[in-house]
Amino acid sequence: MSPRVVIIGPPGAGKTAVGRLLAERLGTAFRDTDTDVEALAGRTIPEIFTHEGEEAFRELESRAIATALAEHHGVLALGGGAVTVERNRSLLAAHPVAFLSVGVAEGVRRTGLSAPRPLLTGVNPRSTFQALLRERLPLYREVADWEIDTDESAPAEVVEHLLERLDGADTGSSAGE
Ligand SMILES: Nc1ncnc2c1ncn2[C@@H]1O[C@H](COP(=O)(O)OP(=O)(O)OP(=O)(O)O)[C@@H](O)[C@H]1O
Ligand SMILES: O=C(O)C1=C[C@@H](O)[C@@H](O)[C@H](O)C1
Ligand SMILES: [Mg+2]
Repeated sequence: MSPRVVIIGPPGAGKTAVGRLLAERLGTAFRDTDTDVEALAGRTIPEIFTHEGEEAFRELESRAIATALAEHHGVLALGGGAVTVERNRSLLAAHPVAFLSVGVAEGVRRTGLSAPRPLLTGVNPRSTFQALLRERLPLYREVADWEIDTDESAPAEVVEHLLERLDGADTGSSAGE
């Protein structure tokens, strides 16, 4: 079995917001590996980065991803940097993956609105976000079956676009089995 769909993309793309709504629409469960990592570590993500560093975070994240891909059948959102680790990209090859994209201006605006993100708390979030997109865009595209630009769409509209893609692909139950 496989998740119905795995959602990837940079911080602020709406993986959590859209993933939750999509799961509701599909009548299935939503899971977010960022939450799984916090449960595994017994700390928040900013605390893990501060006390143990990014490498330790990526280790925990890879474990959380492998577990969730194996046991979750609903909608699964990954952390924004999951694709930077080769092992994670290899695992994703067997699953239906949707890449939510967002441009620099909108991504920076949205990440200012919600949970703290340790990689974006520097003095110039705009240039940090730009560098992050430059490095990661090819990696998101490498593993994605679908790419949906979210800049001009509210979360509910992004969900509609996703549902169209999923219907077209008929991933209902067996992709990656
Ligand atoms: N399409 C959208 N239009 C407007 N606001 C959005 C959209 N998608 C998400 N948001 C808002 O942007 C913020 C960040 O969204 P969200 O937490 O879902 O991003 P994320 O991709 O899960 O980020 P992270 O990688 O850090 O987990 C939230 O306040 C959310 O409500
Ligand atoms: O873009 C990233 O590297 C991250 C995004 C978040 O989802 C978290 O996984 C963490 O803050 C790292
Ligand atoms: Mg999220």
